Amino acid sequence: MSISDPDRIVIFDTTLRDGEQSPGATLNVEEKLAIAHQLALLGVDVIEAGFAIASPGDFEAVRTIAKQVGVPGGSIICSLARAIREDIKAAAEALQPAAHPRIHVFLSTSDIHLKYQLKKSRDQVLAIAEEMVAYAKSFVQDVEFSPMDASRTEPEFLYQVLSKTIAAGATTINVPDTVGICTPKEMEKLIQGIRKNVPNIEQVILSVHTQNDLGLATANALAAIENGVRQVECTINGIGERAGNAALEEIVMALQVRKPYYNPYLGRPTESDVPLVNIKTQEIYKTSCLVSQLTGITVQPNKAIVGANAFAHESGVHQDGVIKHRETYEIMDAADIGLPENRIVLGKHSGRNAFRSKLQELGFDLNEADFHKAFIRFKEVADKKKEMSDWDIEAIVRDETQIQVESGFQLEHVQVTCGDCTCPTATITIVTPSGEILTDAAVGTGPVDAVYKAIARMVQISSQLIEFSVQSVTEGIDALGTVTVRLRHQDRIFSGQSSDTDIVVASAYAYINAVNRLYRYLQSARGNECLSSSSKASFT
Ligand SMILES: CC(C)(COP(=O)(O)OP(=O)(O)OC[C@H]1O[C@@H](n2cnc3c(N)ncnc32)[C@H](O)[C@@H]1OP(=O)(O)O)[C@@H](O)C(=O)NCCC(=O)NCCS
Ligand SMILES: CC(C)[C@@](O)(CC(=O)O)C(=O)O
Repeated sequence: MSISDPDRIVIFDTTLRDGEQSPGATLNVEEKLAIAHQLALLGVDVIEAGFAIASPGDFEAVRTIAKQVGVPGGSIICSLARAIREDIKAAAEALQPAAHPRIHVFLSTSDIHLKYQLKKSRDQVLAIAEEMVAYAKSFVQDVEFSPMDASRTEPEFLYQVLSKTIAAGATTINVPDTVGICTPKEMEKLIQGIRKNVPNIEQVILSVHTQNDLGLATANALAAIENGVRQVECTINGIGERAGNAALEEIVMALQVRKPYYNPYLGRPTESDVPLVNIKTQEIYKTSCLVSQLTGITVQPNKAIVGANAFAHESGVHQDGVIKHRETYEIMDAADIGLPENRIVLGKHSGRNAFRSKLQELGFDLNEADFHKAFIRFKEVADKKKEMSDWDIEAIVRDETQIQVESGFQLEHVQVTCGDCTCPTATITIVTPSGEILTDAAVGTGPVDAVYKAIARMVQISSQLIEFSVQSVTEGIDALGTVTVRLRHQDRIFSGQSSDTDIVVASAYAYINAVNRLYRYLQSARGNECLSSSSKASFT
């Protein structure tokens, strides 16, 4: 199916742009590339890779993704741009290696934004929108235009802007509910109004971008689809600015599970089998885990589709029903989103072949080096844990193959003493980026506090711990715990994650991972020279 097919929903993923606008979700180029590769595997039609003018890092990320993921026949790669020549030029340059590039130009159209933010008249905005869409069109064929704050824009002015930008060459018109204020009924009215009053609207793909401030993002996106919209903008796990965006997995699974309901809205017979989207749903769970791990934004257990409890049955009546017939309480099959079954098969006596075939079954395709690391770790954990579930193995592989910050700090040893009659004390050994081995001990209010104090003293980079959370990945007392840590340094937030059967060890590694991201940021922001004078021994 081609993207101009009117009977299919185009999935526009903005995890790497709007998703990255979640506080603390900052991703580096390698991390963005890893997510982009996974999004391509998932089958998203458009990957909004970033906002090229925003920073050299974002420019580099868009360019790298354009080059490595934007292959012929693959996903469209998109960069956001304000309605400013420099932004559009930067987007065009960054997208240059992509086989299918798209420039996404946005400009506010609501009176409140015009008056206070842009300080421009409607006539000025109309002229700029038209001119900048035409300018973007001089670089690429595929131009998307978004009238920011469309849901609070006076309808007649919105129609005018849309018809002019289509005439200027826009190929997709995206209608953002920027502040997440719409109800589904209002969304219906907004879309119907546009379809009725913008004479050339049928020439383009109509899209929506729904924010989740009232928890209505998915409902609004689906209401828009019911009213003729053919592209939806969404993010993995629903991350994004403020309360986030519509979650890709929710929209896609709603369309799949309720296919007979949606078919007629796309002009098909109710029972049609033709897919409504291009998404390979079996990749959803893996994509969700990767995004959660790299952004440090954990998924709430009761999150639809990808939450830890989404397929769990707690109460006896439900368990009884599911055992007798799964569909008594399940509207979808966990396997459809690629969720591993919690079968226990491997243990400490398992060898490489069994481990390799297990990884294949779980959908991991590791290179030899990563396989080796994962196997060694598997043996270590299997020594401590009697039974290894698929969940354990997933956690180990994700932990061992996560993108490590090159030349960061390395944790060598963690030792703690604690209990109700002793002062929690941690002794830590680390290797600094320059290869120096440092050992220090600290006391704290608890073992984790003591570990963090000891590490912080050796690392000597000022930061504030703003979040610390432990999640049990697996079941039982010997479960693997995943620790997520967030550090604030000035106005930026850096996250780190790690899993281990010992949560103090996982805490230490998660902290070091966050410190390394901060370290790398400081390195690129200020340069080595400045760093070494501000952080003495650790950096020399
Ligand atoms: C884009 C960015 C590099 C601009 O930085 P900056 O030049 O220092 O400008 P600020 O962010 O302080 O202010 C935004 C300016 O853009 C203008 N602007 C906002 N949206 C615009 C648009 N769609 N088209 C044209 N101008 C726009 C504002 O009016 C303001 O102009 P002013 O400086 O004349 O008042 C910076 O904001 C950034 O890195 N943003 C990345 C993330 C982001 O903002 N994403 C949101 C997407 S809506
Ligand atoms: C670019 C646009 C669709 C935007 O995402 C911009 C923004 O980040 O506010 C929106 O919600 O209006």
